[in-house]
Order: sequence, then structure tokens, then C-alpha cells
Amino acid sequence: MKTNKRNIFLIGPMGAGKTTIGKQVAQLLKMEFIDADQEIEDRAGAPIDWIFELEGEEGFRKREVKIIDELTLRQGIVLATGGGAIVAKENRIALAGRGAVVFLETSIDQQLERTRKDKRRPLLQTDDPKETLEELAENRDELYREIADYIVSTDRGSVKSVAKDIVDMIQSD
Ligand SMILES: Nc1ncnc2c1ncn2[C@@H]1O[C@H](COP(=O)(O)OP(=O)(O)OP(=O)(O)O)[C@@H](O)[C@H]1O
Ligand SMILES: O=C(O)C1=C[C@@H](O)[C@@H](O)[C@H](O)C1
Ligand SMILES: [Mg+2]
Repeated sequence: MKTNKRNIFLIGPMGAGKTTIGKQVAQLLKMEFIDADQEIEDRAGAPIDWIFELEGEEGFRKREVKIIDELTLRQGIVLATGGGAIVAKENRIALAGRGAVVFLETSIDQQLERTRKDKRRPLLQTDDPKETLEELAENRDELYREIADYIVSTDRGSVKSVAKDIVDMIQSD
């Protein structure tokens, strides 16, 4: 594929590595990297947990729909989406239609380990984050698969090696 013309969109659950691996993929391909969560925070001038507190999850999702529509219209970007971006149908349509969608898959245990110290994920501030992650996976797994052009496991291997695998896969298509 002509990576300089098309976009690459990373989807998957919290802690799958969308942000970390996305940055590496962009560097390897000399494309621009954008993180949707970061963009939402920058525009709101407030961190995600504040947005959830002040506007509820509904307010956050409205902001997310707007940002995803805007960003997916750009050209030549690597976009790391938020874990729940695929829930809204309009986001799935925008992502599927405007770039190559890569679903980063990982086990619940890895997700737990990788998200343990981070307060940026208000949905995991529960008594039992493992149960929460299991429920989210139950509801969202089919939505990730519905729009995925590529599916990559991030359970094993370094960030660099997974990023390289993604680049090779997309370029050989
Ligand atoms: N393949 C990997 N191997 C080891 N550690 C990883 C890997 N991918 C990500 N990590 C680590 O896991 C943590 C969470 O990753 P990251 O923030 O990229 O996830 P995310 O998919 O963007 O999550 P969110 O949906 O919440 O934004 C980071 O500290 C990162 O360094
Ligand atoms: O899985 C989710 O619904 C979320 C994932 C994060 O990336 C953030 O977008 C936010 O914390 C919500
Ligand atoms: Mg992220």
C-alpha cells in the first residue's frame, strides 16, 4: 500500500499498546502520529478522568466522535484510538472507510499489568478491574473484529518488534 497516502488506525482494548506501538509505527514509516485520547485532552484542556467526572462518559464519547471524524479525514497519519472508540457506529464507519485498521489484541492479564499504575483510564477505577476488562472484552471484541483489516497480538515481543511486524504486514499487502 502507499503508506504516504493512506492512514493507519490502531484499535484495541486499554493496555493493548495502541499509543506506544503507534508511535513506533509512525516513526518507521515517517508518518505523523496522533493519539485520539491526547487530542481530546488537549482540546478540552482537561485530563480524561476530569472529563468523565464533569460530563460523564456520554460527554467524553461525544468529544470522541467529533475527534475521530476530524482526524480520520486527514491523510498519511498513524492514529491511536481510545479503547472504546469502536463502540459508536459512526466511528466504526469512519475508521473502516478511511484507512487500514489494525486491531491490537492482548490477554486480560497483560492489560491488567500494563494499566495498573495509570489513572488515565476512569473505567478501570473499580473494585475489580479484571472483571471490568472481561466485561468490556465481552461487549467489544466483535466490534474490533468487525472493522479490522489486520489482527496482531501484542502479548509477546517488544514494542519495537511488534511495530516492525505491523509495518511489514501492511507494506507487503
Ligand atoms: N508490546 C508491549 N510489550 C511490553 N509493554 C508494552 C507493550 N505495549 C505496550 N506496553 C506498555 O503498556 C502500557 C500501556 O500501553 P499503551 O498506553 O500504549 O496502551 P493503549 O492501547 O494505548 O491503551 P489506552 O486504550 O488506554 O489508551 C505502556 O506503559 C506501554 O509501555
Ligand atoms: O476503553 C475505553 O472505553 C477507554 C479507553 C481509553 O483509551 C480512553 O479513551 C478512556 O479511558 C476510555
Ligand atoms: Mg492509548
